[in-house]
Amino acid sequence: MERFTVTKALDFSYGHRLVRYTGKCRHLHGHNGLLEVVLETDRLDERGMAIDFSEIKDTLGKWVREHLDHRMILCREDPLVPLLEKIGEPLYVMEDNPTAENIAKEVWNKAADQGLPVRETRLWETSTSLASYRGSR
Ligand SMILES: Nc1nc2c(c(=O)[nH]1)N=C([C@H](O)[C@H](O)COP(=O)(O)OP(=O)(O)OP(=O)(O)O)CN2
Ligand SMILES: [Zn+2]
Repeated sequence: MERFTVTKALDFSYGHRLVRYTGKCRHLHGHNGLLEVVLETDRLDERGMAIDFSEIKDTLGKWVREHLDHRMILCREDPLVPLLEKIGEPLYVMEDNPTAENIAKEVWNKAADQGLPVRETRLWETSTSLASYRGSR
């Protein structure tokens, strides 16, 4: 069977800190992250596309802009969550620690929820650190 993939890069800025972690990333800090979203199909549409790059930007990219970009991404167990909520800081609260792996997983699940044929999500947290996730649905 033929397989086609398209990969869309989506960039966003975020702050976070890791709980249950003893390194420097236990403190608040920020990243200019680069997401790579890999979609896979076994056929092209009448335009010769697996999926239009613009469609990915308009669906998943919109979700990333509205929910992750310029937000503090924190784990629900982080004691900062109620404090920052109280002063109205924009947060994205995750059930898991906001590592690059778990953020990649969060985006994969959102892409699948949106009906996109997602194969893999990758998050470059820095220019030297990459985590990826492949789920199954
Ligand atoms: N497997 C993971 N390890 C680490 C994560 C992560 O999400 N998954 N996150 C962090 C920190 O949040 C932060 O991203 C630091 O990453 P690091 O690559 O150590 O950043 P540096 O700028 O110090 O990288 P160098 O290029 O090596 O200077 C930590 N670990
Ligand atoms: Zn970090």
